[in-house]
Formats: sequence, structure tokens, C-alpha cells
Amino acid sequence: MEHSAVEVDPVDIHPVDINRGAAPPAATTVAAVLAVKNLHRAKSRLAATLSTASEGDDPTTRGSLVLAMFLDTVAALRGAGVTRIVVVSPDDEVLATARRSDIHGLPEAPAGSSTTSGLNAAFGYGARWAHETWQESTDLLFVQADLPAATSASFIEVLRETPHHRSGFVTDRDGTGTVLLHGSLLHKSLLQGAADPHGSPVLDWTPRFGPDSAAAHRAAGAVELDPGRRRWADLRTDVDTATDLAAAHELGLGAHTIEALRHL
Ligand SMILES: Nc1nc2c(ncn2[C@@H]2O[C@H](COP(=O)(O)OP(=O)(O)OP(=O)(O)O)[C@@H](O)[C@H]2O)c(=O)[nH]1
Ligand SMILES: C=C(OP(=O)(O)O)C(=O)O
Repeated sequence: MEHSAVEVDPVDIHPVDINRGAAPPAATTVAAVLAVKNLHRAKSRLAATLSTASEGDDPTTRGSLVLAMFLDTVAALRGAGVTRIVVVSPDDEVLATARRSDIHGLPEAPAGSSTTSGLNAAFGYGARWAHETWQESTDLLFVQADLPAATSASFIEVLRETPHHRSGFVTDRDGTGTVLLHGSLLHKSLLQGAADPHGSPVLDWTPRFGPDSAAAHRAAGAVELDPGRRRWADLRTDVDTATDLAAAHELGLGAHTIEALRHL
């Protein structure tokens, strides 16, 4: 999927071997985990803008935009050759949309019914499921589901540059958040035999998404890819606010998001 005219500085592209020390993962052995929360609660920061556009904050309208951004993120991943994709969500509409698009949907326990909840718990649950289900996977990607300008070209580059024996991550535009976190499943210390409530192995690496997640991932030993933030503007533009949406629009939105915005 190549909808965005993202400038890539050829001088800034690192040869694969410098960072990875081995061949890059074949995209077909990468498992990607996404998470989308309940559509009625999602994107509350966008609500004001959407309410102006559609005369009242209509959660259905907001939900369509969330679904569209999720589908554009998935389309960009697929264009990069990533086919093992699972989304964790407590929302039936998200799961139904996933089914229709041949994405595996994993129902998440409704809020309040589990001792662990929130984005990191959802990501962890999806990662365990992916590890058990796609056992020959070599790499795990946690990807934010609100990247409507994401291009396959950027995902391909990121996969080429992920470090082989450590986790790697890409920050958002301002450098404080995380849009993508990578872990090698071949790195044995990432895996632990301890049983979790679902009776499966627990990933010994906890995603630390949330406020200041870039610092949290750095502190946990993950390698920041392109720390100068000169590349992958399309991936770095997660959409939470009207300003983010304008920035994504400037870069080039995916087809689903363009269509959803048309109905606002
Ligand atoms: N499955 C799941 N996804 C979540 C959960 N919390 C957040 N997410 C997803 O993680 C991403 C970032 O979430 P947040 O920044 O907390 O919320 P948001 O919906 O993006 O925006 P705000 O409502 O404005 O905070 C979004 O794609 C959410 O749908 C959760 O508890 N479960
Ligand atoms: C959860 C995160 O982002 P946001 O809240 O901006 O979606 C994050 O950057 O870790």
C-alpha cells in the first residue's frame, strides 16, 4: 500500500546488517498484535472536533473512524507482507469487522472483569495467543491501531532495521509515545515458562504503552529506531487529536479513513 508521498532520505538508510547482524525477518514469519478498545469510549480527544463536523458527538461516527484507521493500519502491514495479524478488543463490532477482513479477532475480557486491564494487558494477551497459534513466528510486533497514514514501505524498512537480539521501537511524532514495538521471538530470554491464567507461556517482556511509553521502553532496554526521528513520519502519526488528523491528512490517508471522513 503506497498512498503517502513520504520522503525517505537515502543517506539515512542503514544497511540491514549494521543493526540486525543477521538477515531481516521474512514478513511472513512476523506476528502483529493490535488492540482497539470499546468503540463508544475510543478517541474521546477527537470527540470535540467530530462533534463540530457532525453536529453533536455521535459515537457511531467516531467508531467508524476508529475502525477505518485500524483497517488502514492493517492494510499497510499486509502490503509489507505481514499476514499474521490479530486484534484484541472487547468490542463486538471491532471483532466482526476483523472477521470480515480476515484478521483474527480475539475477544478481550470486558473492562472490570479482569485483574489486569488496559492496552498493555490486551497487547500481552494477544502476544501470548499469537505465540501459541503461530508457533514458527520469529518476530512479534505490537502496533498501534490508529496509524491511518502508515505505508507498507515504512513497515518494510522498520522490519529490516529491527535489532536481532533486542527489542526495538518507533516513537510517535513528538518522541514521547510509541507507535510500534518489536521483539524477536528467537531471543530465548524473551520467553519464560511460567504459566499464566490461560495456561500458556508468558512473554517475559511486557509492553509499556501509555504516557511516556518511549522513555519506559528505552528504560526497559529496547532500542529506539531512528532516534533522530528523520524517517517514518507516516508511522509516527498516531491520531488522537484534530491536529494529529490534520498531520496524517497532510501525509496521505489510507482509503478507509478517507471514506470514513467523507461520511462525517
Ligand atoms: N483492546 C484494548 N485496546 C485499548 C485499550 N486501551 C486503549 N486501547 C487502544 O490503544 C490505543 C491507544 O489508546 P488510548 O490513547 O488510551 O485511547 P484512544 O481511544 O486512542 O484515545 P482517547 O480516548 O482520546 O484517550 C487505541 O487504539 C485504543 O483503542 C484496552 O483496554 N483494550
Ligand atoms: C498509548 C500510547 O499512545 P496514545 O495514548 O497517544 O495513543 C503510547 O504512545 O504508548
